[in-house]
Amino acid sequence: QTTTAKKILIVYLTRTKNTEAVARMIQKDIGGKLVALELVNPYPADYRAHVAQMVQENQDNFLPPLKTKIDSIGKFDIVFVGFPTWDMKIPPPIKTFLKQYDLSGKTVVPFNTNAGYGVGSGFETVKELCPKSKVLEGYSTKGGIERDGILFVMKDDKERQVNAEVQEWLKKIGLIK
Ligand SMILES: Cc1cc2nc3c(=O)[nH]c(=O)nc-3n(C[C@H](O)[C@H](O)[C@H](O)COP(=O)(O)O)c2cc1C
Repeated sequence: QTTTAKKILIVYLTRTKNTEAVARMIQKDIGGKLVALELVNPYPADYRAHVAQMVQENQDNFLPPLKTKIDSIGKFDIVFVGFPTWDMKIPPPIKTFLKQYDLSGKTVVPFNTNAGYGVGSGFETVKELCPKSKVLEGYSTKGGIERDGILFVMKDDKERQVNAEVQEWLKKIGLIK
């Protein structure tokens, strides 16, 4: 069975749209259904308030409920999971998604944007939460630095660079030719 015959889902969490831009590049290269994860209770617009809430959620191991519902996850063979680095970890809503949906037997492909400090423990956490999935090598790139007022960066040279890197990565992990 070729990749193109497989059913692909691209799930992502985004606040300032950098991770979403990468999700769209992946879709352009490989197809599939794009789904942005929305929360029942959205995070505060204020960055500091958002950081404080998220740190507390991590401490409490709280899983914020998702407003987004994915119908018949069972029909997908490959599930891309995209997220920004938050506090050098996976964001709590991604933990909700990975715990709520049964991805066993599927291929899971993580991707990430961050402020330049890397994915942190994010890809490792995906592996831990998907013990019965085949988790492929992830892709990570520098996105915005909201702390310094830098929001969306996936344009011009950066957009071209990430486009090329995403294609290389998808070839390397054997999902496109
Ligand atoms: C609440 C919060 C916490 C963050 N923590 C980190 C961090 O620990 N390390 C890092 O490199 N970037 C961190 N960032 C920056 C984001 O990972 C980066 O801006 C990313 O590109 C945002 O993706 P998005 O545009 O899809 O929301 C944080 C951003 C937010 C909003």
